[in-house]
Amino acid sequence: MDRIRPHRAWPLFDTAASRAIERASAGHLPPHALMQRAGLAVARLALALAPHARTIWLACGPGNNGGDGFEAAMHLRSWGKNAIVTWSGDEGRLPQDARASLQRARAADVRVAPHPPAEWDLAVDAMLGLGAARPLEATLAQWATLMAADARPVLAVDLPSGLDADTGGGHPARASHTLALLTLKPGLFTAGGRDAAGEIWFDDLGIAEPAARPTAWLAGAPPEVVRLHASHKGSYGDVAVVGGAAGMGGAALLAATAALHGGAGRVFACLLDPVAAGFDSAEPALMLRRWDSLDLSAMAVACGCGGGDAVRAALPTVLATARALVLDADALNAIAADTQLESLLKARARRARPTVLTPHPLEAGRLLGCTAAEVQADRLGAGRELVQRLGCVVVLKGSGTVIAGPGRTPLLNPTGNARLASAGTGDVLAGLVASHLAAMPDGFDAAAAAVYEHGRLADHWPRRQALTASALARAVAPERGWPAPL
Ligand SMILES: NC(=O)C1=CN([C@@H]2O[C@H](COP(=O)(O)OP(=O)(O)OC[C@H]3O[C@@H](n4cnc5c(N)ncnc54)[C@H](OP(=O)(O)O)[C@@H]3O)[C@@H](O)[C@H]2O)[C@@H](O)CC1
Ligand SMILES: [K+]
Repeated sequence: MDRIRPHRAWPLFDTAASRAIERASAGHLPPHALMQRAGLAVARLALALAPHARTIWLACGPGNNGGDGFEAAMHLRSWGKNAIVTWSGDEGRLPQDARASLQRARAADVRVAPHPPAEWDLAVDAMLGLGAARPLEATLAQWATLMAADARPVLAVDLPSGLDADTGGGHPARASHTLALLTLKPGLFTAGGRDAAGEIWFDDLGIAEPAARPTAWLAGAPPEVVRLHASHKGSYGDVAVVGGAAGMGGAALLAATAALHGGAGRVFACLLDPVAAGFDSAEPALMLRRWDSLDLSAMAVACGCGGGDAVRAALPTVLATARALVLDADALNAIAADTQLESLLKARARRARPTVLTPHPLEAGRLLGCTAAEVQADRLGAGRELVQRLGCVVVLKGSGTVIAGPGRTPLLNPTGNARLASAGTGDVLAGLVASHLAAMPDGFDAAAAAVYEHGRLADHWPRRQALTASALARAVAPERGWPAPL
C-alpha cells in the first residue's frame, strides 16, 4: 500500500480499463480473492489512521463496494474494534462476491445495524465505487451528509461515493482519506476529485502488472538537470514575450520575469502598448523591444499575456515564424474567433514547431465551441479533443491540470492548490513554459515540467505569506533544477 505524494508518476485507469483489469486478474485468482484482499487493505488502513478507535462505522452500499466494507468490518471486529455496519441493499440483488463477504461478516458476528451509531471514531464510506451511476439516493445521501457534518476522519473505499471515476465529476461524498483499490482512477486527481478524496492511498491488490494501458498518468517530478560550467547564456535559449496592450503591461512583464527566473538565457519583453516605458526598473535584465524587431525564428515566444485586441495584429507573424510558441489568454481568444489564425496554428504542427496552448476552462470552451461547464465535465476528454483538432500540446488549467499532446498519454498534474487562483499566476505559468521551451525541444515535456514546478511553488509557499503572481515569478529559480542546454 502506498500513499500518493506528488513526486513519482503513477498510471491511471478509467472505469473501462479498471473493469478489464479486474476481469483479467480474477481469471488468475481463486474466487473472491480480490475482494478479500481489498477488505483487508481497507481494514489495515483504517487501523493505521485511527489506531485507538473504539467504534468504526462502516456504511455499505448495494454492490461490491459494499462488499469491501463487509470484509473490512470482519477484520476490524477480529482486531477488537466495535465495527458497526449499516447496509443499504437488497440481499437478493447483491453481486456474488459481496454476498460472500456479507456471509463472512455475519459469521464473524459483525453487527449490521438499522441506523448509524450515535458516535463513531472513524467512518468508512463503502457505499458506492466504480458503479456509482447517479447522485446518491435517500439512505446513502443521508449517510454521506452525516459523515460530512462530523469532524472525524472518513475513509472512502476505492472512491468517495458518487465521484465519477473517469472525470472527477458527480456529487461525491466527502472523505478525509481514500484508498484506491487495484487501480488509481483519473477522477481522483482532477475536477472535484481532489477536494472529495482527501489524502489518497493505493493498494494494487497484488496485481503489479495491470492488463490494460493507462488512460492517463499522474505526473511525477521532472528530472533536475545541472547546468554545465562550460555553458553560456546562448546555451539556454531566448524567450520573447508578446503581450501587454495598453493598461495590461503587467501580465507580459510577469510572464517575462518568470521566463527570466526560470532560466532562459535572454528574455525580451515586447509590449504592445505603443507608449509603454522602454525599461523595467524592477527587472533590469529584461530587454524591452518591439516584437517585430526580433528574429522570432530563433526564439521561444510566449504570446497573449495581457495582449487584449492588439495581439490579433501580431499573431499571423508570431504563428508563422516563432521557433517554439506558448499561446495564452488573449491569443487563445483571438484564435477561437478567427479561422485564419486557427489554420496558421494547425500549420505549425505540420512544420513540427512546438506549440503549447495554456487555456483555462473558459478559453478551452471558446476553442472547442462549448461552455466552460462542458469542459469541466470531462477535462481529460476536452484536452484530448483540443489536441486532435489543433495538433498542439494543451495545458488545460484548473484543479488537476491536464497536459495532453499528440501521440502522448495525457498527464494529470499533482501539484498546486487554490492559492494559485489569483490574477497573474497564469501569466507566470506561460513564461515558465516558454523558459523550458527555450531550452528543450519537446513541447509536451516542457509543458509538463513547467506546470509541475508552478504548482510545487504554491505547495511550498509559506502559510502566512501572500501568494502574489509577482512574488511567484521571482520564486521560480530556487525551486528547480536547470533545463539542459539544447
Ligand atoms: N473493479 C475493481 O477494480 C475491483 C472492485 N472492487 C470493488 O467493487 C467496486 C465496484 O463494484 P460494483 O461494480 O458492484 O459497483 P458499486 O460501486 O458497488 O455500486 C453498484 C451498485 O450501486 C447501485 N447504485 C449506483 N448508483 C447509485 C446511487 N446513486 N444510489 C444508490 N445506488 C446506486 C447500483 O444499482 P443500479 O444502478 O444497478 O440500479 C448497483 O447496485 C469497486 O469500486 C471496488 O470497491 C474490489 O472489491 C476488487 C477490485
Ligand atoms: K466508496
